[in-house]
Amino acid sequence: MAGARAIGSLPVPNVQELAKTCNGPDEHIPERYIRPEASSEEVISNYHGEAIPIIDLNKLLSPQSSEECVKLRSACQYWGFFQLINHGVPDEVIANLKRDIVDFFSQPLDAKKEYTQLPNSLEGYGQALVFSEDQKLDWADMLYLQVHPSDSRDLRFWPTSPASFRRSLDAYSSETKSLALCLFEFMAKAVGAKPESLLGIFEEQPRGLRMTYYPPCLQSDKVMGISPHSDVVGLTLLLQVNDVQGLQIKKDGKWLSVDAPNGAFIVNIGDTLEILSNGKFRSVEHRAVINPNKERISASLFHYPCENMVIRPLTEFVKDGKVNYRSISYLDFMTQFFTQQLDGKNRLEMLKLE
Ligand SMILES: O=C(O)CCC(=O)C(=O)O
Ligand SMILES: [Fe+2]
Repeated sequence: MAGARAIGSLPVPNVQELAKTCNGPDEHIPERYIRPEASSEEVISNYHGEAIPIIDLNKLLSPQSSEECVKLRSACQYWGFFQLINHGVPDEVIANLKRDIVDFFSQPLDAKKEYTQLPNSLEGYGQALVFSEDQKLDWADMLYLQVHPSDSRDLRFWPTSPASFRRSLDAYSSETKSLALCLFEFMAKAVGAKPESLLGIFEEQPRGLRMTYYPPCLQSDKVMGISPHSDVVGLTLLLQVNDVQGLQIKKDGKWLSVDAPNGAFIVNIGDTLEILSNGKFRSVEHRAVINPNKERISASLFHYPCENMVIRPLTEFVKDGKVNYRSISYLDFMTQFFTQQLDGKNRLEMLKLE
């Protein structure tokens, strides 16, 4: 993870294996995985009749794009999340990646263990964000890889089985390369800033792919797939790898379930982009819940800013002269994220100016 390479996670049990041993309705689940908040907070399936906005990239690219631009502005300002359709990434590239991710996680533990994270590194097979022995744990395993730039790839963690996995990862990385930059242009334009405002910052495009495996749990209301957090990065493109839903976003204090249909990306704004845009774009808290009967797999492609930058509101987004966030070096910001518990909103709140 750019800037966070020296930060690892404490080793914890493999959840896919653990789930096999406690798959009955009354089976004992280890205390560290029990999350009372999983069932105590209200979950809604729509927000005043609405789901997250659907943005059509073809429409944005067409000469009559103004209506879609208005939708994009509202998506960035009020939702922090949207579904992206007609995104131009070939179906075959996505299908190949999905197939190989599924095949990777379905192998026996020994085959996956070859790619286990090393101390002080987040890359590889294991967990993220485990800092203490008393911390509550998520009901998930992950494989995290830095995919771009290509010279940042650490091939020790790139599985050779399934045999086509490396090729699929490479194709996915190159086919998604220009997508975020294109979105950055439309997003800036949608709020009245120069379209190129964000391009310099993301031009090197450090990107990491987090593939997350959520085993089923018959007592799914007791465990949490991924704890509530906001993404620290600029932008995330989320792909639901199999057909099982589980993503929820915070909306007015309630958890709204988000569907990620086949063929669409779920795009979400991260903390870095909220600050750069002086709060015009929102980074929204989200979590993933567990299905009682079916495994779930997702793949989050994180877009990081350039490594040596200071994150601060860009003048293009501070038209009225009021700067809403303190500056912070990108490395400090990442270190805060990777060394604290998932308290995303507080981290951002701390930088807010009155
Ligand atoms: O699996 C999901 O739906 C969410 C994953 C996520 O939030 C993340 O990888 O940051
Ligand atoms: Fe996330």
